[in-house]
Amino acid sequence: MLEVRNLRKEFGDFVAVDDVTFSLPQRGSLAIVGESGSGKTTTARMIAGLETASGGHILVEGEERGPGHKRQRQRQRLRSGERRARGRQIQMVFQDPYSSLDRRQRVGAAVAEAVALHQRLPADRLRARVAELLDMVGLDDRQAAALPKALSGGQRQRAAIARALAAEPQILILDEAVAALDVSIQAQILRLLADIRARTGTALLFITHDLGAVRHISDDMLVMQAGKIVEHGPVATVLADPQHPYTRRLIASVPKPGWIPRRRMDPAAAARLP
Ligand SMILES: Nc1ncnc2c1ncn2[C@@H]1O[C@H](COP(=O)(O)OP(=O)(O)OP(=O)(O)O)[C@@H](O)[C@H]1O
Repeated sequence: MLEVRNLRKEFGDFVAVDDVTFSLPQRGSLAIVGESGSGKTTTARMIAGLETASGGHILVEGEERGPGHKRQRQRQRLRSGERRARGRQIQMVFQDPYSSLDRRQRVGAAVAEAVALHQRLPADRLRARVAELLDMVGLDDRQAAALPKALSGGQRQRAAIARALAAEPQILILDEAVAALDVSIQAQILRLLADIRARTGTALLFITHDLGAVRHISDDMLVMQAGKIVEHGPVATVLADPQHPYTRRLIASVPKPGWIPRRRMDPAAAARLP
C-alpha cells in the first residue's frame, strides 16, 4: 500500500529525516516512535503531502506521489478529481484537533463537507453517512451541532477522526492523535481504529510515544533517532529484545503492574535538606 524509500528532508543545513525506508501493507499498522525532534512528524508530513521531500521516494499502491514530484504536480493542476483521489489515499489526524477542524464550523457540517468532497451523494444519504461516521466515533446529536470549542479535547479529537474517515482513506496517519486523551477514551478510539482497519482495510501509521498503544494496535514499529531509523521490526520482537538504547529506555519508562508512584517528600523533611 505504502512504500517509503530513502526518504530525506533537509531544512537548510539541518537533516531532519535521513534515509528512511519502510513499507506498510494494506490493513497493516505501523508505529513510528522516537525521541522528540527525531523526525517522526516530518516523515509523516511528507507522506501526507504536506511537506516536500528533499530526496527519496514515496509510493502509494506502486505510484510515486508527493508534491515534489513534478509530473504529479502537473496532473494535479489539471484535474481536481486527482486531489479527491489523493485525499482518499491518505488522511492525517494531528495531536491538536484544531488544526484539522475549522473553528467556525459546526462538527456535523465539517464531517458533511468532508464526505461531500469525496463522494457525490443525495442529501438524505449524505445525512445518513454523516450520522454513521459520528456514531462510529461516539459523538451524539448535541455534539454534532456544536462548534469545536464547545467540545472536550477527546470529543474534538473524535470529530477530527470522523472527518478524516469521511474520505475513506487507504492510509490513516495519526500523529500523537490519542496521546492527550484520557485512558478510557483512548482505549475506545484504539478499538475503533482496529475495527476500521479490519473492516475497510485502511492501513494505520501511528506516531506515538505510548508503547501501551503500540502494543495494542501496531503490527510493526520503527524507532527513529536524529532523523534515522535505528530499529525496525514486529512490535513483539522489538519490545521483547530491544537493540537500541532509546528503545530500552522507552520500555523501561513504562510503569509495570505493581508500580507505586514515589511519594512526594514531606515538606518538613525537605526543609531539613542542606
Ligand atoms: N519547518 C522547519 N524548519 C526548520 N526545522 C524544522 C522544521 N520542521 C521541523 N524541523 C526540525 O526537524 C527536526 C524533526 O522535527 P519533527 O517535528 O519531525 O520531530 P518529531 O520526532 O516529530 O518530534 P516530537 O516528538 O517532538 O514532535 C527537529 O529538530 C525540528 O526542529
